[in-house]
Amino acid sequence: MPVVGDYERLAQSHLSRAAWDYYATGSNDMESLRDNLRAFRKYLLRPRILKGISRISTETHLLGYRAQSPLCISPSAMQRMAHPDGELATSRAMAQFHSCMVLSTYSTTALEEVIDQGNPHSSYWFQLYLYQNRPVSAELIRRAEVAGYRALVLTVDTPMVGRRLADARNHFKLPPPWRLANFPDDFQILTASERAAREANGPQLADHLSNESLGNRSDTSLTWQSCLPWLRSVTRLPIILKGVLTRADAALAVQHGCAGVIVSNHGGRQLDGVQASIDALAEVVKGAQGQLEVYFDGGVRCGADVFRALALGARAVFIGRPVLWGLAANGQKGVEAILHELQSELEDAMRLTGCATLTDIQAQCLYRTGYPIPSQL
Ligand SMILES: Cc1cc2nc3c(=O)[nH]c(=O)nc-3n(C[C@H](O)[C@H](O)[C@H](O)COP(=O)(O)O)c2cc1C
Ligand SMILES: O=C(O)C(=O)c1ccccc1
Repeated sequence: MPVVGDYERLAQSHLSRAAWDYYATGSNDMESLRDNLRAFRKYLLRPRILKGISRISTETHLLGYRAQSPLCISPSAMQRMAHPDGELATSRAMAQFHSCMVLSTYSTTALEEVIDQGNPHSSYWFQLYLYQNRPVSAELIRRAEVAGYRALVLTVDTPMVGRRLADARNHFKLPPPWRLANFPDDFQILTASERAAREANGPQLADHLSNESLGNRSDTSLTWQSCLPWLRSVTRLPIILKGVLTRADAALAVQHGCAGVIVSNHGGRQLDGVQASIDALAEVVKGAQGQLEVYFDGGVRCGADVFRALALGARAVFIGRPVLWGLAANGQKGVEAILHELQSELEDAMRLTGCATLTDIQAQCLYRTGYPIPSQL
């Protein structure tokens, strides 16, 4: 029964130093990366006994679509660096699993090919960065709609890419032959004036395939008022904001008609020193006031972590790096193994706490260390 940590070790032995560092590390001192994992431990599980749990169901609904499990896949860039099948393998594994995969804008497989591996029992959402060059974003959205993606996930924690020291040391770039497959040409996301300057100086491809320079293509002038009405003018797909950590921003997401938010600190890769993702969850759930779906990612490494996030109010739990570890270790089979292991561990946690369905997993199933047990428990 290999667990996530076993796949992590295998992945490290399969990957180049630069690829491993890109996937595994976070920004600056990596405090938030470590804290994401550590913070789960303060939420202790509280079992109830003799509840009759011979049948366990993890079925749920995401944006109205049935999913067999709340375990879903976070968007992560450049998956072919982990395995030649990259996003195709991840997609096939998730489709067997009947849940949801979010595809990164910076995938190394075209968005149309990724969804082709799916089936009607699985959901695909497309993750977006909005560019200064807005027609490029509009075209990506149009393609995602035509292909059958069911939602857009706008990442809002990346007006710039975090300071990733290991990537800088490694001069990290996407290694050939892999390409950012959603872009027909590598210069497309530049603004018109940058494009003209590049053309005058001759192409410097390597320059803007670094993740830092890609991230810096994001439109830093975005505001609530400028981006949501614009998105709505180009698409009718539900909009989910990824990277919400505060109650106030959750309330704004409701006001601006978002269908959901993903509580996330980008796996400790953006603002270092920010609170652990799991510690922000209850606050965001409060801000959402039941008006939109609240999802979670960050630091989930075992089924009990999934259980904790569900108990704190997440509707679904997205997995980031462990999927990359499975992919690097053994392609599609590796991703399947990761999903199955986390699913089995979640079901074990449900059986042992006396929860037969996801609706039974409530705040009373947890006890936060250091706090008195509230009287209603
Ligand atoms: C290698 C890597 C690439 C990522 N690329 C993206 C991306 O393109 N878009 C995005 O919104 N988030 C991206 N993320 C963040 C993940 O979606 C997710 O928030 C994070 O990995 C969750 O934490 P975990 O890895 O601890 O599970 C990336 C994360 C990693 C590790
Ligand atoms: O690496 C990341 O976390 C990420 O989101 C990103 C940003 C810019 C380019 C590629 C990936």
